[in-house]
Amino acid sequence: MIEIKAVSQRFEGPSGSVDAIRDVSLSIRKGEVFGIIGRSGAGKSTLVRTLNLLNRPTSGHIVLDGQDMTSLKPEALRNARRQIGMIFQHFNLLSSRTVYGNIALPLELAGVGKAEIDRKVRELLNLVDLGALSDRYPAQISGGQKQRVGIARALANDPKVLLSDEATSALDPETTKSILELLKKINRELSLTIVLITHQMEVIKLICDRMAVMEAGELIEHGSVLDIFRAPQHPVTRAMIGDVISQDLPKGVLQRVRARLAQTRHGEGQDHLLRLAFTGTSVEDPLLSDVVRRFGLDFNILHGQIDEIQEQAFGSLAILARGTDDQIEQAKAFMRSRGVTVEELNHVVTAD
Ligand SMILES: Nc1ncnc2c1ncn2[C@@H]1O[C@H](COP(=O)(O)OP(=O)(O)OP(=O)(O)O)[C@@H](O)[C@H]1O
Repeated sequence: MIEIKAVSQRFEGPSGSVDAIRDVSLSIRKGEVFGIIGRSGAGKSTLVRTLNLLNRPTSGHIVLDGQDMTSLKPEALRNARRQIGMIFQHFNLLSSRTVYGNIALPLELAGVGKAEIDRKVRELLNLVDLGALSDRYPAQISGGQKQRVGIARALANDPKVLLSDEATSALDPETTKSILELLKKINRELSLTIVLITHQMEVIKLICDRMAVMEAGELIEHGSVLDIFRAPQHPVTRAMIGDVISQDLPKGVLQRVRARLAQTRHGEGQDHLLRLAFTGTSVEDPLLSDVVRRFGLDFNILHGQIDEIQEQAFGSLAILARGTDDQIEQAKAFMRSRGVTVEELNHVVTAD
């Protein structure tokens, strides 16, 4: 569907050159929700601008549905870009136009007739559940409603792909959830491919099928969200998933955990922070009581949750386990033999 082929972007500045993205290759499949996550400066914005061809990469190709977008002349490119809808962090609505007028704009620019515009805008208003607000101006609606307008406008030209650039970053958690649910609904009902750029792992977890992680301009890991959550390979990905846990721990608990782990580091304690990830049937096994019985470990459960990722039950548990290095290693090996992914997270939360 979208092939990103060996794309690099170098910027020349007065103080030398910056490789904002380096040799990124990725295949995005038709009908999936694909998330690209990275920390600030990782190269996400540059990649988005390259994907929607606002920026021609220094080298490499973007191929959309078999068409090499990077080789198109400006006129052809303008038409081809209609296949890509885009939503933004700050919505980018025209304040002088109503909700209706904002959604109608891309259709007017494409020269669509008035009656057809009206039919299409009403259909989109229904889809994003904004029928009652069509005459309001952007200043008279909430952030979540503005993003719904943004989504409807992005869909006006029936794009093949919807690109979302930090579209929920300016919204509160509850509104974020409702916007992500709307995106998922659109993905299912219209079989629309969605590429979502974010710095929030929660966003990926909620709606993406597959994901890629960027760091310092490079693609460091990609795969199904479930696989990456179960067994992240790269330290940066591990830290990002660890971050989900540290954010979920109350501050006081986190401080106590840090203090206990520091003692372990200095050879004065036996506490280890473990993250266990279960899927499918292992969620139901009495695993922890088994571990305590077999290996004589002591543990505190710090945080636990069961989520659904790609419609599979996915449980994760953060535990502070106390035992000798041998006991901890044996327990880890045993849990792994029972299909549980075990990671030691000491390094993640010890950093202040
Ligand atoms: N036009 C430009 N000229 C020079 N350097 C640039 C330009 N655009 C981006 N960069 C550099 O490229 C790198 C990647 O930037 P980019 O904005 O793509 O990262 P990002 O992941 O989107 O970060 P953020 O989440 O903070 O927006 C950074 O080091 C940035 O300073």
